[in-house]
Amino acid sequence: MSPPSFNLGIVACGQMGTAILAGILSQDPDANAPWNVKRIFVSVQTAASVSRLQNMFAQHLSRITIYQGDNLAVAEHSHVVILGCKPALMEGILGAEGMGDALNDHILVSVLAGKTTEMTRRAISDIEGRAGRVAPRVHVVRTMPNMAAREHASMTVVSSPEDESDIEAVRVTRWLFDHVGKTHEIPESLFDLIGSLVGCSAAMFTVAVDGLLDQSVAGGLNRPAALKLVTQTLYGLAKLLEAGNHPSVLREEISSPGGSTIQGLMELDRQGVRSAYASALAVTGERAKALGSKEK
Ligand SMILES: NC(=O)C1=CN([C@@H]2O[C@H](COP(=O)(O)OP(=O)(O)OC[C@H]3O[C@@H](n4cnc5c(N)ncnc54)[C@H](OP(=O)(O)O)[C@@H]3O)[C@@H](O)[C@H]2O)C=CC1
Repeated sequence: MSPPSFNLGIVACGQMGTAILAGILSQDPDANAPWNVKRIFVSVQTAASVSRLQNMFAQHLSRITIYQGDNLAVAEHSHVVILGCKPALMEGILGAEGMGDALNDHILVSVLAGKTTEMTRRAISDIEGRAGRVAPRVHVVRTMPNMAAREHASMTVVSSPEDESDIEAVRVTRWLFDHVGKTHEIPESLFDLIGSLVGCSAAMFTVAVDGLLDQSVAGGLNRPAALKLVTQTLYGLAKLLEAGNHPSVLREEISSPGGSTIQGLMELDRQGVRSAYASALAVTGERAKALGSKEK
C-alpha cells in the first residue's frame, strides 16, 4: 500500500493519462496534504508519444521517467499505478510476465470503460495463477474521469471500496483525482451508466452547442463570437446548477409568460430532445459494458 510519499506510475499515458499528469504536476506540494507524489514513471507505445510527453513536461523531466513500451518498469518503480490504455489492451498489459509480482500490494487505478474491478484483478492473476504461484494482492480502484481533467475540472467517479482493506486505496485515488477536478464515489453496479454520464456527456452537450452556433451564424453572427457567447452562457448555467438551482425551476424562471424561451422549450419537446438525451446515455452505457467484454 502507498506510503505518505509515494511514486506514481501511469501505464499507457495517452490523452487521459496526460490530462491527469498535467493536473498533478501543476499543483505545488502541500505540506499539510496526507500524501505527496515523489517521482512519476509513465509508459507509452511509440517514440512519437515519448517526444510529445518530453516536450509537454519539459520543465518536470527531473521528476518524470518516460518509458517506451516498458510497462513493467513503471509498475516496479511505482506504489500507485494508473492504467490508461484502451480497454481491449488491458489483458495483454496486465497479464504480461512479472506484472503480478510488480503490482503486488500496490494500488492499481483503472480509468478503463467497461472493465470491472473483478475483470481487472483476474487479468493480473491469470498468468501468475497458471504458473502455479500465489495470486498477487492488488488494490484495484475503478474510476471514470473526463477530458476536463486538462482544465482541472473533471468530474471523476470512483468505485466505493469493496472491503475494508480497499478503503485507503480509494482515499488515495480520490486525493489524486481531486488534483484534476472533483470526485464522487458510486457503487460499482452503476459504473457503466454513470461512468458514461461523466465520461461521455460533455461530447453530447457539444451537439447542442453546435445547433445553437449554426442558427446564430444563420442569423448573422460570426461563429467565434457565437462560440464565446454560448461558452459563457453554459458556464453561467453550470454556476447556477452548482449553486443549487434545480433545472426545472430555472426553466420556469427563464420562461416568462407569452415569451420566447417557452417557444424554444416546446420546440425541443416536439423534436424529442429530452428523450434523445436519455436514450443516448442508455446506449453509451451499454457500449461501455460491451467494451469490457471481448467485443471490440
Ligand atoms: N478520452 C476520454 O475522454 C476518456 C477516456 N477514458 C479511458 O481512458 C483510456 C484511454 O483513452 P485515451 O487516453 O483517450 O486513449 P489514447 O489512445 O489517447 O491513449 C492510449 C495510450 O495507450 C498507449 N499504449 C498503447 N499500447 C500500449 C502498450 N502496449 N503499452 C503501453 N502503452 C500503450 C498509447 O501509446 P502511443 O500514444 O505511443 O500509441 C497511448 O498513449 C480508455 O480506456 C478510455 O476508456 C476515460 C475517460 C474519458
